[in-house]
Amino acid sequence: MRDSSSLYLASRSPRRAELLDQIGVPHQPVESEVDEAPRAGEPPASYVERLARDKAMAGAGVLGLPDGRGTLVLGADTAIELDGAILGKPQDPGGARRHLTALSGQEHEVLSAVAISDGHTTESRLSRTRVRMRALEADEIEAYIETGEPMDKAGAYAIQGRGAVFVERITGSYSAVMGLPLYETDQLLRRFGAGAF
Ligand SMILES: Cc1cn([C@H]2C[C@H](O)[C@@H](COP(=O)(O)OP(=O)(O)OP(=O)(O)O)O2)c(=O)[nH]c1=O
Repeated sequence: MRDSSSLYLASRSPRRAELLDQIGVPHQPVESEVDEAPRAGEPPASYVERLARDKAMAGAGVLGLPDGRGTLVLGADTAIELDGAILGKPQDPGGARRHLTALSGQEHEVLSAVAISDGHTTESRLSRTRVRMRALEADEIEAYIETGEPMDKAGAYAIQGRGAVFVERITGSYSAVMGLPLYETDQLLRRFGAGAF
């Protein structure tokens, strides 16, 4: 990454910080708030990309960008699309049970967007990954909910955690399913002169 630029991560997700660490991109957090309510009739892909952009722009607003020093802010959003509907993070164990029951034995799509803003320009990319989940028994769903892992995860499972045993195959990007599509992230960073290499 270019020495002169600094990257802020507008995210409370520890996974996104870990994924940026994985590609050796230094970053620091910025706190910002966005309204995550979907708009009426908004297609899932548009929703996810809009939220990633809103998170990046909100972070840029908090930092008072552009600052003339090339400071960048990254925002991201991940949701699951099943039969045209969005499955986000479950609100409670009942919501986790509904998500996991719906995903059981089905193929779904993980929509994961990343956006980078310098306070003047905001660029975004969307990654789509197909995930096939094996059929889940009701008692496995209950045991998985007991672990607490589903609660802050889109679709109520974590591919990087114990939920891995439910994932038969993926076609697309593992990092995108985990919360940040790293290929697209680097492509965007490069556009701002701040790629991983
Ligand atoms: C499908 C899946 C999602 N997830 C996570 C990634 C995201 O953190 C979360 C989706 O919620 P998001 O609303 O995208 O992100 P967040 O609320 O965790 O963080 P922030 O808005 O502050 O950036 O689900 C996994 O960790 N593993 C998975 O396999």
